[in-house]
Parts: sequence; C-alpha cells; structure tokens
Amino acid sequence: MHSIAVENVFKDFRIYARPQDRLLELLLRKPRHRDFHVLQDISFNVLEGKSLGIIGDNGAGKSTLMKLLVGTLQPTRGSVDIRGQVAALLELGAGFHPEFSGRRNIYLNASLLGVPDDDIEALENDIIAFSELEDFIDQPVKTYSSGMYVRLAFSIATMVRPDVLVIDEALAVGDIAFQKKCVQRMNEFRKQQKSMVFCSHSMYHVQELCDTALWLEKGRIREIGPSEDIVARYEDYCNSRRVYTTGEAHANEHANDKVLAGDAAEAPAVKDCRIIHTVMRDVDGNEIREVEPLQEVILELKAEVQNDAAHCYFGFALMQDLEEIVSSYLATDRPDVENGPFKKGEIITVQVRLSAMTLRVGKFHVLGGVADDSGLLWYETRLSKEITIKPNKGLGPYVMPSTWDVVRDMSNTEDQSSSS
Ligand SMILES: Nc1ncnc2c1ncn2[C@@H]1O[C@H](COP(=O)(O)OP(=O)(O)OP(=O)(O)O)[C@@H](O)[C@H]1O
Repeated sequence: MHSIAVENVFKDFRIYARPQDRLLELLLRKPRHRDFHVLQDISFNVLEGKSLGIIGDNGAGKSTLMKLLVGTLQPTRGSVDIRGQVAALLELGAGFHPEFSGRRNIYLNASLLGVPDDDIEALENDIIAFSELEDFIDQPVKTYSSGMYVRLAFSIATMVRPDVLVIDEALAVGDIAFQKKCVQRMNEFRKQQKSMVFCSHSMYHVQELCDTALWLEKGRIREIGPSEDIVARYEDYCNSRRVYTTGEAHANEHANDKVLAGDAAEAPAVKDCRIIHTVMRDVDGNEIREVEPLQEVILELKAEVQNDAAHCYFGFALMQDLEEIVSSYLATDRPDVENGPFKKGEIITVQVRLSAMTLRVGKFHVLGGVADDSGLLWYETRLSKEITIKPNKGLGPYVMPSTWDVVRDMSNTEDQSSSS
C-alpha cells in the first residue's frame, strides 16, 4: 500500500514584472502576470516503509515539490495524497515562533503534529537531549544559529514518531557529528517501516538512506528508480558538466583540437574518460561487499574512453564516512602505469592489488577517479557500494601484517646451571 501518491502534478507560480501589477490585476481584472511552470506532470508513489530521495540541480523544483507533499503549497493541477501523520523539516525555522523559547516551540510544534500535551511532556527531555541544546532550551529561538534551529527541528520531527517524514536538505546545516546522529535516526525510522522523503545535494546520504531516487530536471522527472542507479547517473551528468566549468581549459584544448582537425561543427568537448564502475574484488575476481582484515583484495575501475588520443591518469582512494581518505593509490605518481594515449571507444579496466586490507573495523567505500594530463583535475570519480569489514578480534582501527617470534635463552636457569 502506498503512503504517498502524487498524480500528474503541475505547479505554476505567477510572476509579476512589478509589485504593483499584482494589485492592478486584482483591480482591473486583467492578467498582468506570466505563469512560470515550476513543476510539470509529476507522478510517483512511495510505498509504506520505503524512502524516496529527491535530487536535482538548484532551481529544479525540489523544494516546491516537498512543499506540495506536506501541503504548505497546493498544486495548480493534479493530486497529492499522503496517508498518516506527516512530520516535515522544510525551510529553516519554519513552524517556529521566533520569540518563544526552544522549550515552548517543542510544545507548539508537537501539538501541531497532533501529539497530545501529556505525550509531549514525556517526549520533551528526549527531544532536548537529542538536540544537545540543554543550555539554550529556555532562550528564544530567534537567538539560535541555523545549526541550532535544525537540531531542534530534526529532534522534534523524528521524536514524535510520524508515519511519514519529509526532510529538505536539513543535514547540510548541522556539523558532521550531528549529521551522523541524524543519519542514524533516519535509519532507525526506516527500520520501523515508516516512509520518508528526503531531498539532498549529498549523493552519499541519498544512496545510503533512500530505496528509490527521483531526479528532477527543470521541473520534470528526468529519471526515477533504484537510488544507486539514479545517483550514479546524476553524478555522471554533474561530472561531465564540471569538466566544462572547472576544466574549461582542458575542454577548450580539445575543442581546439577538433577545430584544427576540421571538425568544428562537432558537439561540445566531452570528458576523455567515463567511469563505468568502481568495485572491490577478491583474488578470484568476485565482487565483494565484505572483507576480512588482512585479506588480499583488488580495487578495480572500468572506464570508457570518449576521445581519441586521450591521456588518462587513474587513481583510487579508500574513504571512510566519505569525508576522510584513509589511503590513496595514484597513477599520477607512477610513470610505470599505462596512461595512454587511448583510443575513443576503448574500455579500460584498471586494477590495483592490495596485499593486505589493513583497516580492522568499520565501513568504507572505494573511490575510483580519472585525472587529466595535468594530474590536477580529477574530472571523473565514481564510488563503489559500501564495503564492510567483517567482525574480528582485536583493538584499534588498523591491523598490520605481522609475524611472531619468541626467543628463549635458558643459560641462566637453574636447570641449566645444575647440569653444567
Ligand atoms: N513563490 C515563488 N514564486 C515564484 N517563483 C518561485 C517561487 N518559489 C520558487 N520559485 C522558483 O521555482 C524554481 C524552483 O525552485 P525550488 O526552490 O523548488 O528549487 P530547488 O530544486 O529546491 O532548488 P535548490 O536546490 O536551489 O534549493 C526556481 O526557479 C525558483 O526561483
């Protein structure tokens, strides 16, 4: 059964060239606006217990869609149906009264979400503890920083145990430690078979937290499907665009090549190489998502060459929390590793064999990357799926290959002296 059903939704905003046109339109009853089609023909379902990520460029219409879901905006056409109690975390500070203290706002918000006063009393301490705002909870929220606002709003929205949680980009505001807590809380929420819609520019969080992802482009659904696939294709699209911007010099160089080759009418320059996948394999070549400490493993990226005479420099990194590189392996430092020139259409498989996996605990991703010939612009990157280190005995984050030796010198023992 679905908890959210969106059918053929359109949303237009009226744009007035001058503020007074709005009034004139009312008075003269003649249109003085133009319609801006922010969302067009949006349809999707979220099944009970499932989570949907909404991704897309700035201005694609994500926040507008979230507001339609929670009912703060009405669609111009089409229908939105949500079953059950919805808690939302949308615009910063929305739903808070700025003059009230954090504590009063807990009551205000929770009762708006339909929680009876007695229940709010029981939740109050947990909400405050989760938000870590004990010292500020009796201050008016207008004195809060944006991070403090989000802490309180997130704590309230998740603590009141709604059926559907709608969160717009909230994680970006908090610090890393609080982000981790939020992700944990959202995962617990999923385990309780509640539904969630989560809008974010963090592809990592969308991949980790959402079953399905919806890619909005200029107000229309470009793709919807398993979050891993959609995120990968969106990253591909972003990477190719990044080449045109941060890699302008590089792209121009190729554009010039084409002009010189008499091929001026060709489409804009494309990046030299596109990564098809990044995976970790065991020594028998099987893809693995779990690894034992000290296991011999292979990091692999597969790429397609998209331009003739391309020089590509490959690299890998093991990433924990996607913030921290724990080790890297870069061909830019290694003249012995093949770097081309490659031919357009070639499929290249690059492997690095690690004789021992020295991480002892936790989860990580393998990041595969391709740099241009300057070695400075990593214009294409692709993450593997999450890989877990199998539980094992020991302490500390690392394990090193080791051998033991015990040497016994018996020359001073009694046995030795009596026998001599
Ligand atoms: N009330 C409004 N009146 C007119 N235009 C609006 C209104 N609200 C949003 N828009 C426009 O609608 C488009 C989509 O905005 P929206 O905030 O939904 O995008 P978004 O995908 O959430 O962007 P971002 O990633 O930057 O947050 C933008 O061009 C924005 O300027």
